[in-house]
Amino acid sequence: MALQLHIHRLATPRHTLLAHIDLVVAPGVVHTVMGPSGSGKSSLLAAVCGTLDPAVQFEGSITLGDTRVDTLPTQARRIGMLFQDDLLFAHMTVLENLLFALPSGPRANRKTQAQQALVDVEMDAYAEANPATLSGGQRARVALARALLAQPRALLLDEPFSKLDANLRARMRALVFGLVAQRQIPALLVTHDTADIAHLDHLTHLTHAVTQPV
Ligand SMILES: Nc1ncnc2c1ncn2[C@@H]1O[C@H](COP(=O)(O)OP(=O)(O)OP(=O)(O)O)[C@@H](O)[C@H]1O
Repeated sequence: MALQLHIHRLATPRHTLLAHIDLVVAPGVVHTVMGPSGSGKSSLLAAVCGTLDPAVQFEGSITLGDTRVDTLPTQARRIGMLFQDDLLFAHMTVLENLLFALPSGPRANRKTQAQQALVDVEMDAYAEANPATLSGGQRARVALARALLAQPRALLLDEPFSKLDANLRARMRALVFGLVAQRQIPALLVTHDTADIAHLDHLTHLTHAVTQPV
């Protein structure tokens, strides 16, 4: 299903952070969002996943397929997120980190799903490893597996590969683009890396200085 954003305005009582964003991300497409620091990239993702500061007023609509999601609480939107900081728990194994993202259902089923998710990112050999012993690229793959595990209806990525070297970044990019296409979910990717742009028609550049007084 497609992700549709119609954002008339995102504003604090004093400033407009973003205005006039209209975009449709088709299933299987990674849409890239670029722009200078402070142009509103993270605020845009927060509006989509429902984690905006309560002081920020949202005017517009966000829909996934036929479902309007901007009126739903974060957990009901079923949107996967992957950030620069992978937030893996150090006191749990890789597999336990994934099981934690799947709280309901019989343990045997959850374990099978988690193991399959690790196969998808070629990390099944590390199921019992402690995340602290993994490389940055391996951790990024585990975080990706965890984000996809709950079968999200869309995926949001905020500079998730920026700490990796160029080689690993290219591998992660290929993995993410491949999985997004395979699962036919829409994805929004915030990045500073022009190599992340797959197609120019899938690019939004936030240029305007957003902290205009209201
Ligand atoms: N809750 C808030 N209250 C007031 N101003 C805010 C709030 N949230 C964000 N802003 C301001 O809105 C602007 C956009 O912030 P945002 O973090 O979305 O930008 P960004 O493009 O992601 O920047 P960066 O690339 O530096 O992460 C910034 O000027 C920020 O200070």
